Amino acid sequence: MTTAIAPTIEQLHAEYAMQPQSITVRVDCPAKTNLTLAVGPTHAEWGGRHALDTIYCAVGVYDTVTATAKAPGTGFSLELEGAHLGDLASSSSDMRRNHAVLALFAMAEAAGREPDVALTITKRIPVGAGLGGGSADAAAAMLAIDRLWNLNWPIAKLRTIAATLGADMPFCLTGGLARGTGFGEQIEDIDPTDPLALELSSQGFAGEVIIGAYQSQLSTPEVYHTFDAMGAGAADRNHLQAAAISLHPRSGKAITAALEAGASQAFVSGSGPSVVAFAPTEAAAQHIIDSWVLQDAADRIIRAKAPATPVICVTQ
Ligand SMILES: C[C@@](CO)(OP(=O)(O)O)[C@H](O)COP(=O)(O)OP(=O)(O)OC[C@H]1O[C@@H](n2ccc(N)nc2=O)[C@H](O)[C@@H]1O
Ligand SMILES: Nc1ncnc2c1ncn2[C@@H]1O[C@H](COP(=O)(O)OP(=O)(O)O)[C@@H](O)[C@H]1O
Repeated sequence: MTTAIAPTIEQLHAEYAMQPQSITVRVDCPAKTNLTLAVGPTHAEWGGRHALDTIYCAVGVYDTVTATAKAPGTGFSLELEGAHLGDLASSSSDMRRNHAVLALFAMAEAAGREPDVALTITKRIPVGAGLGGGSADAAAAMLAIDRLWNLNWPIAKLRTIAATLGADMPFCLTGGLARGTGFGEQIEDIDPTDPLALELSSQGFAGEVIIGAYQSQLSTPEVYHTFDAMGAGAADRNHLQAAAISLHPRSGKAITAALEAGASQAFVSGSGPSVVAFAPTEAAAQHIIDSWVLQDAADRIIRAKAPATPVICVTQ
């Protein structure tokens, strides 16, 4: 006969200490824009992608990604929330193709682990907008999983994995201000005291950022194809700007309106259609917003600070 003996409080404490602690890692990852974007020739070894020389700048509109461990063998889950989900809200959107989930799979493969992780994404970055929202979510997922699994991998290793997923993703891991070369994946961080950062600031890439966003999205490959056919505008520091405006003329209208209202710089963000305007003063910011509203030049207006960086927070 066996007699069940209730564990002592010390035994319970010892058992609890042996259990893996269930933590949630939350990462707020900012959007990106390109202060300059020079597009060169395509390269077969990069899957037909173009050579780039760009200055990335992370902009303080944040998506939030959380990661929590699931029971072994149960696989991943993904929950998406937010008022502006774009094509992610469509019933045909496959969550296994979501950039954050692809990042989870890539981390699991590199770590030799199963992807038993519950992910949630709260989207605030407009989707398909040239603001790198999918890349931000992938980068956030990588940073969260690195912490959840106690990997503590160096950023260079995370960047190498991110580069297998997309051109913008290595930058989004760290944000701030950086030069991107190769197909956009080779990152050199730019310190705020670097002469290049000061030069950009003196050229008007300073002050508050006002983003004009749209209900409609642009496809990045389509914008690059249009650029291949028509080239860049003569004075454009974003070589994709003319292509994006040809596909989405309201972006051009928003740039003109912002410059007339006192923006020190206004341009299409990456492949568009969003427009980013730098406002040197509070009065200029208000003029830009009023002008966009009056002229119906944007569907959604967001104010933000730049450069921004990802924020990681761990809770038990
Ligand atoms: C244009 C930029 C500017 O930062 O971003 P968005 O403004 O769209 O966010 C980037 O070059 C996009 O980055 P990302 O969206 O991560 O690109 P990827 O997933 O690697 O590639 C998507 C597609 O864009 C085109 N592409 C991308 C990068 C590159 N250097 N040359 C290209 O031609 C290719 O058609 C490719 O199939
Ligand atoms: N987590 C995600 N957030 C945004 N878009 C995503 C995500 N995962 C996949 N996508 C897809 O990536 C495409 C590009 O979206 P996004 O990264 O926001 O734009 P862009 O490449 O213009 O910066 C969209 O059509 C969207 O369906």
